[in-house]
Amino acid sequence: MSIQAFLDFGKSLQRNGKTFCEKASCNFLRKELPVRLANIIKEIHLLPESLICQPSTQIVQGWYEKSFAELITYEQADLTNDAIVSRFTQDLIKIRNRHNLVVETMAQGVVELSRGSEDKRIMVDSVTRDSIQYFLDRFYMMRISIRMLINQHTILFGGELPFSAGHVGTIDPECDIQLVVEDAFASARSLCENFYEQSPELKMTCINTVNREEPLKIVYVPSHLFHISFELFKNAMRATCEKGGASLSLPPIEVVIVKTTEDVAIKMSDQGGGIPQRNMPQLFEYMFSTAPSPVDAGTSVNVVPMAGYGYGLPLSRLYARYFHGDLQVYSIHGFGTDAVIYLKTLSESASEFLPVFNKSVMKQYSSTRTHGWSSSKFSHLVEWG
Ligand SMILES: N#Cc1c[nH]c2ncccc12
Repeated sequence: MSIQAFLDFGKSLQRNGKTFCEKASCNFLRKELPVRLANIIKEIHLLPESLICQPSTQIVQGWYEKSFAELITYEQADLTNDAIVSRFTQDLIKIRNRHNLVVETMAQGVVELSRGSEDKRIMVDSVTRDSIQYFLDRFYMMRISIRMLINQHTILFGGELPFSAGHVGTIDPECDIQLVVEDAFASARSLCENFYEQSPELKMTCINTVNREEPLKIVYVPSHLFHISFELFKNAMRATCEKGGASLSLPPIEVVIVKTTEDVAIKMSDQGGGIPQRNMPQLFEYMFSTAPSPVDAGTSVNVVPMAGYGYGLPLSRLYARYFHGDLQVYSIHGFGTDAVIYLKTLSESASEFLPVFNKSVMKQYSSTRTHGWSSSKFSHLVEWG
């Protein structure tokens, strides 16, 4: 699906009526969702045994198998029966809620796997680490897509409130990029003030090369952009405050937003001291992100505001990539870091970027790790839709 397709379907309610559209949506989802769940379940079976056998991984696997079993009961259901269609919508809400803690629970599975060694990167061999990185990127991207499909249906037909008036499900046809980014900054700043008792200012520049006087708006999911921006601002503020110490004046976080006919780019620049180049690959590594500190040993995955990078960056990159955007982080050690969010300007170009499940995926779970620019590092890119 593209964002435009989601939008067109939502807008067709006025033309075709809610009942007709709910049945059409139900008919699509009762086929599409089991396919996406089945692909995830089959890929979980390809995981290293050392991760599959972990108690938390078993819990997640059980949630997916139960949800799949529930959805396929609708495969031949009579959708002319309003009660069945209504029950389907309620079951979707139940399934979505069942999966609310998948990220934390899967992260706990990774912690259970790597628990006990001082340096997580030694105890878990490189092939296992690569397999887990490859799997989790695909697994969480599919989860984002499944929740998007469910949310669109339950907001349009399940009586759940849209985020705001004028929205079509979770989509804002006129998403004001500047406002969402400013909102995320304010939320991160509040967290920063509570933690560091100080916070950097925001210096924002907006350039609309398409319509110079117009606000920078695109068709997008505001909650996705907020999630990404909030995470990046937290990291930038943490670096700025920790470098600045108790100094009275912190350097501002500078944001430049540019909209062209092709892309929207949102660059966030801080003077937080930057990241050594040797550490850059770890920014997006799930294994490194969940390397438990001593205080975490034996406990659940700690999510401490402003601490570590956690899963925030890898997940934020998936949200950006979900509608064919991206997230890149560039850093100059000793000075600061630029994080750039790229989004598609045209909703027709913003189609779901989903993992493809085929035989060559198997290779990724058994390929040996090569050093340097291994082809396998990018082979998964050919395994995405
Ligand atoms: N994302 C992000 C970051 C933005 N600034 C940073 N400084 C140190 C480490 C990570 C970051």
